[in-house]
Amino acid sequence: MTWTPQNLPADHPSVASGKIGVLVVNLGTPTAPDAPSVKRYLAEFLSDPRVIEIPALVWQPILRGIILNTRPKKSAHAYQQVWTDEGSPLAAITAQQACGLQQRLGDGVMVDWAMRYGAPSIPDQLDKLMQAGCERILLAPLYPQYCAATTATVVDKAGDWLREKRWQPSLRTLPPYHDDPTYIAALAQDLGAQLDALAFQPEVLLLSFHGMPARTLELGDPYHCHCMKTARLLEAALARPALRMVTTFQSRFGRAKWLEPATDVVLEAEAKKGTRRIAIAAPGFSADCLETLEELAIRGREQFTEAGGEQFAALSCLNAGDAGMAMLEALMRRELAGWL
Ligand SMILES: C=CC1=C(C)c2cc3[nH]c(cc4nc(cc5[nH]c(cc1n2)c(C)c5CCC(=O)O)C(CCC(=O)O)=C4C)c(C)c3C=C
Ligand SMILES: [Fe+2]
Ligand SMILES: [Fe+2]
Repeated sequence: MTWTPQNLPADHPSVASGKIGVLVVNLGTPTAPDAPSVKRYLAEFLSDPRVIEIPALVWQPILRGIILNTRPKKSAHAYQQVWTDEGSPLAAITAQQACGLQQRLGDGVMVDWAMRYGAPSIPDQLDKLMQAGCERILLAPLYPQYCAATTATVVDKAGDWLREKRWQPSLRTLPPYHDDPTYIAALAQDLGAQLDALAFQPEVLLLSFHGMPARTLELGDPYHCHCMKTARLLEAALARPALRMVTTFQSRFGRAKWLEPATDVVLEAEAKKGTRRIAIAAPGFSADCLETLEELAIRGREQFTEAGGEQFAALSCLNAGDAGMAMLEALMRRELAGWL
């Protein structure tokens, strides 16, 4: 006798289909470049205890009383300068990366994308994959360097979703790939080509990573070490002895001490000590976003030239280009091995 499930919701995955899903995840971004949208996004992002490690009783009054009343207007202005017809660059590029991976991995795998804060959310996208029959899902935070404020919070969010499920899919996570030879080679190939295409020869290449409170290093977060290792391996792979490389940390937030040296401080100091031609790359960002397109490419240029620098180039992230996509495909295939 065949057993037939009774009274089940229409979307109940009663028949196992054994499909494989991949969910690529990046940080999150507002839905529009205006102050109310930025406020909603920042409220969610900056209320994450993985991001702001201050007790909520102390932090929430500061966030609600000061930051969310001042920062959204300023940040919305910054977003307006980089917004595209496809929306926020971070969301648009992450969607392109998911689409490229879908083509590369083929029909045996369903690829989708999510934002840790804002939309499309991780729970909604995991539900979508599960309803499409995915019983095994690779969760892929696109952060090469592990950080509790980025990688761990993506896994936390997926964990919260799993906790609600009676029938859980099997979940794997993409490990950090800061020292993976495939990642380093992709960066060296892509940045090397961009450097060769410049109309000038930079004296210095800044490798700018997103900053973190310095305290997180003392607390055991491997982020700083991962960034330094990426920078060391990338310098060796680029093999340009005439190009001086300097590692810096950008996007300082709040009053606490952050990882140093700070990108803006170094840009100004380099110009003041006589560097006239500089290029800047952001190897820790898998997609161009506010922090690379506005903070580095627009404000960084101003900081350098106002201090006496003459030629400035902000290099693109790997985005959905061939070198980056081939690297992501290789990383995903490695994690999917045994499932495919
Ligand atoms: C790549 C890794 C990132 C780390 C590590 C990180 C830590 C971190 N960030 C903030 C505060 C802000 N970050 C903001 C934007 C932003 N941050 C990352 C990545 C990392 N952040 C990205 C990719 C982006 C761009 C988002 C986009 O929409 O393009 C912002 C918002 C913009 C602004 O108002 O300046 C804030 C705020 C903290 C506090 C932190 C670690 C504790
Ligand atoms: Fe950030
Ligand atoms: Fe910033």
